[in-house]
Amino acid sequence: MEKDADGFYTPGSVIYTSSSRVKLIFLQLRLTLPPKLASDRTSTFEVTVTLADQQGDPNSPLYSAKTFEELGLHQDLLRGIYDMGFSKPSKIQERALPLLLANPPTNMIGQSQSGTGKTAAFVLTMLSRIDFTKNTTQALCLAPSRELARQIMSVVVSMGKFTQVQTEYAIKDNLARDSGPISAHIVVGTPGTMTDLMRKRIINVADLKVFVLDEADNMLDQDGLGDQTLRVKNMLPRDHPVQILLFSATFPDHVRSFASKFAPGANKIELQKEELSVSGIRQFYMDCRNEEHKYDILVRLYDFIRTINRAVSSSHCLDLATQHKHTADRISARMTAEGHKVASLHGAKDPAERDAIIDNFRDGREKVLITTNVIARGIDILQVNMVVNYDLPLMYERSSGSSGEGGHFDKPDIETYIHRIGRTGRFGRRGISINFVHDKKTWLQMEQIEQATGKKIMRIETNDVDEMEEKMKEALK
Ligand SMILES: Nc1ncnc2c1ncn2[C@@H]1O[C@H](COP(=O)(O)OP(=O)(O)OP(=O)(O)O)[C@@H](O)[C@H]1O
Repeated sequence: MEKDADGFYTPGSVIYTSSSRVKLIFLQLRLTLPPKLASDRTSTFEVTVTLADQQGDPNSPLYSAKTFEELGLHQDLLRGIYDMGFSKPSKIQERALPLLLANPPTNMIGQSQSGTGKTAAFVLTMLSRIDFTKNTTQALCLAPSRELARQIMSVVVSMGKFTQVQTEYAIKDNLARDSGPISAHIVVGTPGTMTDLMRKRIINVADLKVFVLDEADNMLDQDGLGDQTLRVKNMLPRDHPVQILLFSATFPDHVRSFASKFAPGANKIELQKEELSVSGIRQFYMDCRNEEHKYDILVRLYDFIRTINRAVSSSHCLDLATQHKHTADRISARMTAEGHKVASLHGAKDPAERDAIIDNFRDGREKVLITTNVIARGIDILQVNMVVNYDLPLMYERSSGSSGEGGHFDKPDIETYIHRIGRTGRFGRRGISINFVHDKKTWLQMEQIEQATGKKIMRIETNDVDEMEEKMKEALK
């Protein structure tokens, strides 16, 4: 593998910003993986990580006592799965698929840690339920971002490679406003565009069998995409039952009861609080003096990645995430001006540009991506080994005053935190997350995250570069 001028063996860094104030920074390291996800793979620092070991450990979320053959899947789908390099199901796949495929169809609320294979569970259900003799839309899948919708579609296409499946996107700028009715079996999209296309009868759901919400807690949250999702649901056919599937790594209490109403009579697979994140992700924090110091530390992290990149025989990348789109742009402009290679991605960019940026990062042409919460959820890029929360994710709380006006961002957003750090440590891989704290308030917010997730967040010294680097190297072993 060749190194480029920046010293990276492969491309790819992302910085996240969102419409609120937290900044999230991801460091991405590319592992030397065989083309297919084989059982044994070499990680950084010459450490062998054995997926087969994890899939054989009953305490691992990747464990399964069964084979894919035993889960009742059609031969064409088994071919698709094996063609993707999967050899054994994960726990969520083993537990959910028999329930998902049983007849009569039953709704499902499925929770499992980030990066443990929920997508395959619902994609295989959609593909299993399609009657390929009919050219009608039979499954809809909604996701919170176009990036995630595109990723889900790539899984549909790969898993359905040996079927006759026809697919279509319901994402902005994909279909012309005056386009005629579509006949794709499976439509994947975001709720606003899906509503629009259903209203215009471009998407006809008379034959619909399955309706999936990925990142369902986010999709149902009334402070989030809840209204739009409900609009789609209200347009579903009423003359026959539609199987409703809700999947996420998180289901906070305030969404749980609504989820049960949205998917009545659902089979439920739930996680305990202490199981919310996978053990492969080591969580750290760094004490920064102020905003400027945060930037300095970030640049130092970027340099560190380049150093270990040279020290080992695999390549490494850095992602940075911020909560505010202006912060993302500002950090990326400054780093670029200082000669670093970074890209920024947020919802204010136009769709074509967003597609190009994420594709460049996914394919390794970009090394650092600064982004907002827009892609905090679901995005599966196996090479991401480090997530930096430049600012902790915070949630908006309305003021209790009678006017109902105004509010503040003081409370940590636990769910977003879990999803952000879950961009690393995918399917048994190792990853690091680093939180920047810079005053008492951010310190207390981090403590609340620690309590809520039940996982210790360890300190990394910022004044001693050697110690900082040693700790991070150790964590990635
Ligand atoms: N049985 C399997 N064997 C090997 N790899 C798998 C298997 N199932 C899924 N994967 C891989 O694991 C990775 C994570 O899967 P996926 O994106 O579905 O996770 P997720 O649970 O939906 O995560 P998130 O909560 O972040 O959305 C993907 O790269 C996927 O291809």
